[in-house]
Amino acid sequence: MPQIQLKKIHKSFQDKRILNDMNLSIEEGEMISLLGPSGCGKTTTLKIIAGLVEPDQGDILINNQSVLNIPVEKRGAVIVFQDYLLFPHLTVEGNIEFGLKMAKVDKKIRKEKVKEMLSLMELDGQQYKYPNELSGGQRQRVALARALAVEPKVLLLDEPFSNLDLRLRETMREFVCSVQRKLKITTILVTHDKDEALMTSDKIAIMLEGEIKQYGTPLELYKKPISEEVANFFGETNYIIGKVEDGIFKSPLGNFRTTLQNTVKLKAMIRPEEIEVVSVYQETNTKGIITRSRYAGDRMYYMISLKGMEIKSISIAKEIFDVGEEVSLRIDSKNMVFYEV
Ligand SMILES: Nc1ncnc2c1ncn2[C@@H]1O[C@H](COP(=O)(O)OP(=O)(O)OP(=O)(O)O)[C@@H](O)[C@H]1O
Repeated sequence: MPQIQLKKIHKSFQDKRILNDMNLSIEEGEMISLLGPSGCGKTTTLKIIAGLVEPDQGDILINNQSVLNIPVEKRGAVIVFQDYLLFPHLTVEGNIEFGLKMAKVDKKIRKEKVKEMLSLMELDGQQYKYPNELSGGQRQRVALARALAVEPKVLLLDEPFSNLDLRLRETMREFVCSVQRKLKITTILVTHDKDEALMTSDKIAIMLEGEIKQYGTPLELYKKPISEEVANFFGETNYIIGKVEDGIFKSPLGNFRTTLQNTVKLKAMIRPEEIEVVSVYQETNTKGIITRSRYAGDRMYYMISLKGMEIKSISIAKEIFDVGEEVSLRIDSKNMVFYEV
């Protein structure tokens, strides 16, 4: 039984539909990402789970019980916002124990919890500082400590790394993942960064225009996107039109064995990194001419012209080919995803 279930959630603001029949199930202890472009309704979804926004229709179940009528402080879901919203006039300790004080938790237990959180978040010795005396990463860890101090069932993270510089973002991402695994707390991370979603999550829900278009493991979403819009959101693509005849996909890229039924027209999607550029002397069933070549240290970015098409490839920079050179392309049809035209 999933720990969190969103069932047929609808939400509009001033007649503008933000969430449209949204369904989502999250298992206990999972870390999932809600991934989508700005404005697609990710934050609204978190707020609905936390109880800060009411849906127009639909239900939210936590541990199989509807929480629609349960107030924010009793739902067991806390949000950590992008800008952390720490109380500037309270010390680190004051911030961390805030929720416990509101819940009238005994002082001795509060102090113990603060100590535990300071240690978990590697903030030992920082308890008497004020937020403006902390670094960005420390502020974020205080915000997390404050959220986790009340022992929520669900942790909701709204773009938690977007205010941090690139290096700190990576460190904090690892840190949050390790805390999540240690506590095994069900976590929903909102992000518009596909790499972040791929690297941190057990599952990713891709949200476009207020709907979840696909929900699955990072590997499923990247390798087997169910539609072109999901494929495009997830990275670079090549599309090739062809047809299937007697178990062969016939296309300008060559003929590839497939288990698909005969079709007059079919579109294959293949990621640039699944197209390997090799020497023209190597036998493959596709050849082309390099029209652009970019060196990126460990990788090469190529554009290859063949039969009036431009194909993108990202290859390991073992052998480097120049513009104008004829090359062979090595493609495995296992890595093609087919869509109806
Ligand atoms: N209280 C509100 N009143 C009116 N419109 C709102 C309200 N909250 C959100 N919206 C609108 O709903 C849409 C979705 O907002 P939301 O914050 O959920 O998107 P998001 O996917 O989290 O985007 P971002 O990544 O930019 O935060 C936006 O167009 C936003 O302007």
